[in-house]
Amino acid sequence: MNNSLLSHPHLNSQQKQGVTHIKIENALASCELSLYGAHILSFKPKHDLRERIYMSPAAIMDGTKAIRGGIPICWPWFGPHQAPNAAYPQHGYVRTQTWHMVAVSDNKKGTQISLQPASTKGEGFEGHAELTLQITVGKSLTIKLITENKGETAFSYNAALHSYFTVSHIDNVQLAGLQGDYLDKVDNGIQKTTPVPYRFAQEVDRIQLTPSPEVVINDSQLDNSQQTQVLSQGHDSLVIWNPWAEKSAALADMPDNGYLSFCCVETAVTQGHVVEAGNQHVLQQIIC
Ligand SMILES: O=P(O)(O)OC[C@H]1O[C@@H](O)[C@H](O)[C@@H](O)[C@@H]1O
Repeated sequence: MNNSLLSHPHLNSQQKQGVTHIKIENALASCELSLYGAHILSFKPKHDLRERIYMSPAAIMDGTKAIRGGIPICWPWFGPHQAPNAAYPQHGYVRTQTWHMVAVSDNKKGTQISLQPASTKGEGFEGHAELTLQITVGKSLTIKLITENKGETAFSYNAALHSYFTVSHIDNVQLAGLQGDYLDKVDNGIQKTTPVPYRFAQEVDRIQLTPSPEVVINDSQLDNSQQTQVLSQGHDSLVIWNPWAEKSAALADMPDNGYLSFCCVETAVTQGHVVEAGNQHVLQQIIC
């Protein structure tokens, strides 16, 4: 990495368990990320000082396993790889790579940093791609995952900005903005109608097939003006996930009752997006 980038006045780097963490702090907000996975760990705007992101207190942070909580980057596939019997990792291979910073600058929206993974090549993906994560830390957090086709033939990819949002208690949460049908991953992928109201009372693992541009995580412990908004672009679906009690207890890197404190609203491409040679595709999530 070009170390001079780290001397930017709004950046601070620290080694934690052998992994570089970067803190971005300006007049508008603070944000922390691990270079392992370019994984955002925290985002706190200064206008309300409210943490938006859930991090599992049992997350493994030493770069030996994908981080539990925060914002994992799933690419170039989402969930299990489609190839039968493949030993390819769940959610692709860039969340377990070390990324490096390639640019940092300030603009009127905040501080913008761009990062790239060590490599975009991996077993299970044939494309010749360049991948850039561009994060703008300001009043809101803008995350752009830019997939550029540097090869001579088109490729198809899937991805997700797999954000874990902190909530006061899962019973207090109601999502707004979701509509249409979803594929129920806890019921053999059966297509079902989105419930109204949208609450959590059991394991939820759903691919919402209508790419709503705005989802609000309504938490009854917050005023209307304080609710977390998730704005998405470039997606074909939103994935809603909460493991509930049994799966939470089965996850070694999450406390047994961890599921009470978060829900995932993931801006995703799950149906395959074709990027023609020389073109790029941008998957974007804004957290307000
Ligand atoms: O445990 P992982 O690999 O981080 O995945 C967590 C969850 O991620 C969600 O996006 C998937 O829809 C779930 O099926 C999965 O369990």
